Amino acid sequence: MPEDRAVPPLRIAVFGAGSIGCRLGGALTAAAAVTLIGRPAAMAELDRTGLTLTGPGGLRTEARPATAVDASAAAGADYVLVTVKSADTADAARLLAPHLDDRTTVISFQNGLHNARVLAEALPGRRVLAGMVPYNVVRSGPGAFHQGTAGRLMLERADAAEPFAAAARTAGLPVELRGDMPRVQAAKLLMNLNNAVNALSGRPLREQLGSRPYRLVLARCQREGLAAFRAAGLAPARLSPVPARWMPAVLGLPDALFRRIAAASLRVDAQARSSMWEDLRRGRRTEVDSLQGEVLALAARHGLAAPANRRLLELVRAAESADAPPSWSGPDLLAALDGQDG
Ligand SMILES: NC(=O)C1=CN([C@@H]2O[C@H](COP(=O)(O)OP(=O)(O)OC[C@H]3O[C@@H](n4cnc5c(N)ncnc54)[C@H](OP(=O)(O)O)[C@@H]3O)[C@@H](O)[C@H]2O)C=CC1
Ligand SMILES: CC(C)(CO)C(=O)C(=O)O
Repeated sequence: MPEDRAVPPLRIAVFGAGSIGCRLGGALTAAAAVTLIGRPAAMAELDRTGLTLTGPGGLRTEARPATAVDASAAAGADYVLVTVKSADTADAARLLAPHLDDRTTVISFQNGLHNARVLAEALPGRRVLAGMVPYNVVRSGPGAFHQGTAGRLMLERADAAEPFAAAARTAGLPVELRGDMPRVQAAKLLMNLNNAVNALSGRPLREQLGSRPYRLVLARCQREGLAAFRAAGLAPARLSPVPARWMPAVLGLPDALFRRIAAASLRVDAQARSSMWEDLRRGRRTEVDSLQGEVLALAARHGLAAPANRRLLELVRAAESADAPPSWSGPDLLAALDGQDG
């Protein structure tokens, strides 16, 4: 009789155990040996409370992944998921570099256009894949993370992606492998232009997107983003029933009509918020440079102006150093785009 040798589970390290890292890493414990690497206080809390994940369809899972506070815990992992904010990506790569060898595939599950490239440049010889998380996750209490919308992870198609995708599916995380990740990231960036609008509004996503003045602000940002992508020859992928190029016009519709046409975008928990709202509320630096700032940079490279994105970037910057979180009304924010804020 051949010896019954069980295949060892995949080893997955998550670098940057915050909302997305805990959601993905916590779920993946069902199919892999997971280590969450995060800040000492956050990891001590998880060791104390364990992880509770809640979400659409009555999702409620408890998990107790291993935790660590040092990048050395990623040594020997089959996969390292990078889930820090964009401004911390270069630092994450620097910290991980001495501990990774060619067994490891690094996956960036971050917003923005360039995180996978930043990782690849700082980790020469290692495989780096771009990923995309479509749903929002917020920390809802000690050790608790809530996913407010449903959706499929997207991941660059490659042989090295297959074992991860299989484990993720087993763990209840649907994954779609894509051959067009730059286009996927462009489409996601257009959606993420709403993060600033949402954060400045101080309101839940459903309420904010349900209100036309806020949508008109987003529409102006998206028009500038679409023009910049067009000039760069990058066609955003279609990630929602409404193609990205029609979105600004749809955003401008009266509320009742918008609710009918964009029902899928509004199918979010009543309390769901953007990750940038959470950053402002916790007094953290936001990712606005990788979102509005990315449109500004791309537009400038092609001789285009992007005044709405510039203005929102300035307002988010101001909010980052303000004493209290912002609560702009829709009409005031719209007026602020034209420099009329008072
Ligand atoms: N939250 C969401 O709904 C969504 C987020 N995304 C994207 O996913 C990425 C992650 O976002 P999110 O999970 O919200 O971010 P979080 O801030 O919740 O999580 C990142 C965590 O990484 C920690 N961290 C940063 N640097 C280090 C380090 N050197 N060592 C250990 N820990 C570190 C941070 O700590 P500290 O804060 O102390 O720096 C933080 O706890 C972003 O690119 C975001 O845009 C995408 C879709 C949805
Ligand atoms: C899921 C979405 C679009 C929610 O706003 C997001 O990516 C974020 O909050 O960063």
